[in-house]
Amino acid sequence: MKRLDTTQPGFATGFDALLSSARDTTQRVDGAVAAIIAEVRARGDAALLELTARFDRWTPAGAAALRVSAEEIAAARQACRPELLDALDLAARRIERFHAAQMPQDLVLPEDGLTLGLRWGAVDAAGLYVPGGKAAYPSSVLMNAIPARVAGVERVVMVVPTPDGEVAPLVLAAAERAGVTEIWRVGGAQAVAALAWGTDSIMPVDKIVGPGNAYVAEAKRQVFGRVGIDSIAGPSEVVVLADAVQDPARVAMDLLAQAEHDEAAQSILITDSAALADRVAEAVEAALRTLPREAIARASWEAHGAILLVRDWDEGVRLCDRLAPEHLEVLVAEPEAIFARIRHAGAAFLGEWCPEAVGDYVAGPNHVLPTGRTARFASGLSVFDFLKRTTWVSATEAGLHRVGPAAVTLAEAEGLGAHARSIAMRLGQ
Ligand SMILES: NC(=O)c1ccc[n+]([C@@H]2O[C@H](COP(=O)([O-])OP(=O)(O)OC[C@H]3O[C@@H](n4cnc5c(N)ncnc54)[C@H](O)[C@@H]3O)[C@@H](O)[C@H]2O)c1
Ligand SMILES: N[C@H](CO)Cc1c[nH]c[nH+]1
Ligand SMILES: [Zn+2]
Repeated sequence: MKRLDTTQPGFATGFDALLSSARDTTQRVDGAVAAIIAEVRARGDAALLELTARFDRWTPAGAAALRVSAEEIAAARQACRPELLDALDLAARRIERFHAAQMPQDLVLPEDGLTLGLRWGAVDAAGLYVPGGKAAYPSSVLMNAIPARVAGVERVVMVVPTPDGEVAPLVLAAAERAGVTEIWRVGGAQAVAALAWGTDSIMPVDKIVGPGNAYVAEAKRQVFGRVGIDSIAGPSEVVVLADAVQDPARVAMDLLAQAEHDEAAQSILITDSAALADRVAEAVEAALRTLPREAIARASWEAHGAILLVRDWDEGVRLCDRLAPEHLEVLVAEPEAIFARIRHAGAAFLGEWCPEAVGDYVAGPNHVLPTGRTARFASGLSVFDFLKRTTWVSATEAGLHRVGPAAVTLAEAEGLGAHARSIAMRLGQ
């Protein structure tokens, strides 16, 4: 963990190092990913079977075995404890409500004898990547699939790797609850390639969304253009802004809740209290020893964690905006006032009663969020990722007479005769 103090001379260099720390490993796997995509394009299902055997230690009995059947989904649901299904349902209902409230209105604007419109429509087919290499994420199934269904996507195709052939029952139950229409037991770059290019078994989709490891992220980057993608999600991050009165043990656990995701995750505390900085550092050490994922969380905290001591919240807000974190917790008196001054964060959690993990599961907003400082220009997954706009125009004869001559003038200036005449001949010229 790095400890930096804005009053000390080395601060600027230390902070720049933090901003540019190489946590994203996608560049290093681009060659391997290109080779996998080429294999899937050339050999389709046969390549999927071989790559699944190689990377997920499982040899499916033919391509049909890659698809999860309706019977398997029903059996998975049966295998889940009722309290798990209840928790899933509570989360799903809250996520549905929040995403339904995002649905935009079409636009119709009459103007000068023309009518201008904008119509929203869903993509036909969406591919959802649900990570499954190191851990199973039923919550990510809900977060990917619900916005797609709420947006009106008809074909919602989920791909999930199944190390040793096993898919967690709760992942399948979540897919059923969220309205996923197809589930394929395939992961990594090969799954992304199959969704983009199709194979004999898997029909291609129009857009691929969802987080994954470096191979998945790089594969999404490489198939972009053939299909749409959401953002490229890298390792998780949190910035916690905390003042002197916060409980160090709670702050420490909030930092470790991101660190335990990945050795490359990054957790940063910004505080105006040297005493809190000391106590949180100690509390992280103590808490680490109690965590089931201690090794991952410790690696993340030691390599990428940081505590930044600031003079005041003006400085704290400026540093936070430069970090543009995926998650932001604001644990200060009047958190809304500080949050109003922050411009760049994927998702914010305000006040001591709202730890980020609430947002991972049950709050309602999406947990698939921009990482790696991309919150400067990108947003979390939403219904908008599954929608596109078509604009339309209709005109009366009088309307064309009003605006047409200017269009003829501009078309002639561009030397585009057919453009000019297509309008002029309607104007009787
Ligand atoms: N942003 C979010 O909302 C969110 C949610 C959940 C998980 N995550 C992140 O997603 C990531 C999940 O990673 P994961 O590894 O557990 O699962 P994953 O499903 O992303 O990756 C597993 C797949 O990676 C491929 N792979 C592994 N080693 C390979 C190699 N040497 N060559 C080629 N392919 C290889 C295999 O095909 C395997 O099936 C983590 O970084 C986690 O933090 C993010
Ligand atoms: N915090 C992760 C990235 O937003 C999402 C997640 C899933 N399960 C638990 N957490
Ligand atoms: Zn999380």
